[in-house]
Amino acid sequence: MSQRAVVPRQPGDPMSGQVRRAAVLGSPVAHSLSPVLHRAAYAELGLTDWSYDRFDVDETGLPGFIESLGPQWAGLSLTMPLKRAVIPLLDGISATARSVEAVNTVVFTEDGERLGDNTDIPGMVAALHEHGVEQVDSATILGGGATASSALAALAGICTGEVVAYVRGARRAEQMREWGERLGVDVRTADWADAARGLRAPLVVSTTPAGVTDALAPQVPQVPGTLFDVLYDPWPTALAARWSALGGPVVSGLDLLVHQAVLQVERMTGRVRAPLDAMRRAGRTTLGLGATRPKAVLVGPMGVGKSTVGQLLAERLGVGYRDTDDDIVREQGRTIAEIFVDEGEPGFRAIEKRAVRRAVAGHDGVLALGGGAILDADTRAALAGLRVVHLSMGVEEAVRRVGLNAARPLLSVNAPARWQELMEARRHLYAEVARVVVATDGRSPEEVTQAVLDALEWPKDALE
Ligand SMILES: Nc1ncnc2c1ncn2[C@@H]1O[C@H](COP(=O)(O)OP(=O)(O)O)[C@@H](O)[C@H]1O
Ligand SMILES: O=C(O)C1=C[C@@H](OP(=O)(O)O)[C@@H](O)[C@H](O)C1
Ligand SMILES: [Mg+2]
Repeated sequence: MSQRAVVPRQPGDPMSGQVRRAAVLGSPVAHSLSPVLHRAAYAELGLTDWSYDRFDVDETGLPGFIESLGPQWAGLSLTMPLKRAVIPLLDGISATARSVEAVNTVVFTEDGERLGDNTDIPGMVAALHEHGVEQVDSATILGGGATASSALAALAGICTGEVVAYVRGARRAEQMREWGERLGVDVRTADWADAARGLRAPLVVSTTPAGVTDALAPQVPQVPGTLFDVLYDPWPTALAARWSALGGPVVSGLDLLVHQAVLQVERMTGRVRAPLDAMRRAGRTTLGLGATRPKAVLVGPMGVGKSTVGQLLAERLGVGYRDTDDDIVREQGRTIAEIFVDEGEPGFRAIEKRAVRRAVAGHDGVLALGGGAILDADTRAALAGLRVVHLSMGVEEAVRRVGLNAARPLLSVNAPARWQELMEARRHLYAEVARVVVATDGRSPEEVTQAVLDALEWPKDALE
C-alpha cells in the first residue's frame, strides 16, 4: 500500500448533485457524536443531499461492510476498535495516520480508491491552538493507551522539551517509550502513583478513562498551566472543574471531537472550511451543555470601567467574571507595566491576543478586555456574534478616573492628551465590534451595570 496524501474531493466533481453518504463505524457506536457534528456541518453548508449515519461494525464485519459500499459513498469516520483494523483494507494512507498506525478517516476518491487519514492528531493541535497553546517547553501525558500515542504525535509539533507520561505498569511504559522514539519525541515514563507531580507542567494531557483522574483533582497547583482532558461526557470531569476553578485554561474532549470532525468534513466534502461554531453548538446541545462563549464582552477605553462594571455585571447575572489583563498577569507572572518595559507594546499585544482567544473560547461568563485588545484584527473577528458592549466616556471623565496611573503604561506621560489620541485611533474599532454603546459619564458603576443589562437583549436561554 502506498503512502498518500489525502486530497480533498473537489466540490464540482462528477458526483456532486447526487445523494452523498458518509457514516461513522465502530462497536459500540451508539454513543458517537459524529452524526450530530457532521449533520450540523451539512446543514450549515447547505449540503441538503448529503446524509451521515452510524453503523455498529466490528473488526470481523468491517471488510464485508466496506466492500458493500457503492459509489455514492464519500467517506467514513472510524472509532474503536476499527482504527487499526481498517488499514489492510485501504489503497493508501497518509503519513500522519501511518505515524500512529491509526486511521480515523477514510475518504473515497472519484475512482473508488480508499484513502486512510488521521484527523485526531491535527484536531488536537487545532484545539490547543484555539486555546492559545502553540508551543510549550515540557508536557505531561496521563495514561498510556491509544489516545496517549495520538497525544504524543500532537506534542511532537508543540513540545520543545521533555514529555513525561504517567502510566500504570511496565508494559505500557515500554510502549510509550517506543512511540516516543518512533515519533521523535523525548519521552520519559513515570509511575502513575506520582501523577500529581505531573500536574505542574505547562501542558497536561489527560487520556485516561472516566473516573481515573478524579483523585488528582485536589492536587491541581495554585497556578495551573493548560489542561487538555480528552473526556467530554459527563463534563466537566472533577479534574477539569478544579482546574477551571483555579483559573487554568481547559481544552475538552468535545473541543477535540469538534476539531477532528471539522477536518473530516473538509476532506470528505471538499469544502474549504467546515463550520466549527455550528458543529460545536450542536455537540454541546446534545451533551446538555450550554454554549461556552462569554455571555457579554466589555470593550472600551482605559479607565471607562470595564473591569469594575464587568464584575458587577457577572454578579447580577450569577456567572463568572474574567478579565484578560488579569489572565495575562497571572500567566506571565509580571505586571502589565513590566511586560511593556520588557517587550514593548508589540510584545504585549501578542500575549494579549492569545489571552483573548483563550478567554473567548473557554469562558462562559462576563469577559472584560483591555482597552487596546480590539487593535488586533483576529481579535475583532473572534468577537463576531458575541454580545459586545462598548462602554464610552468623554475625556474629562477619563482624566478624573485614570489620571496619572502607573498601572497603565500608555498613560504614564501626559495622560489626557494620550488618552484622547488613543481614543481617536480606536473609536471606529470599538464601534466595529460592539453591539451596543453604553455611556458611563456621570453614572455610578451600578448605574452603568443596569444600563448594560437594559441595553442588551437577553434571549430566554441566555442565562441557562
Ligand atoms: N462609573 C464610574 N464612575 C466613577 N468611577 C469609575 C466608574 N467606573 C469605574 N470607575 C473607576 O475608574 C477607574 C478605572 O476603572 P476600571 O474598571 O479599571 O476601568 P477599565 O478596566 O475600563 O480600564 C477605577 O478607579 C474605577 O474605580
Ligand atoms: O488601552 C490599552 O492599550 C491598554 C489598556 C489596559 O487595560 P484597561 O483598558 O483595562 O485599562 C491594559 O491592557 C494595558 O495597559 C493597555
Ligand atoms: Mg480593566
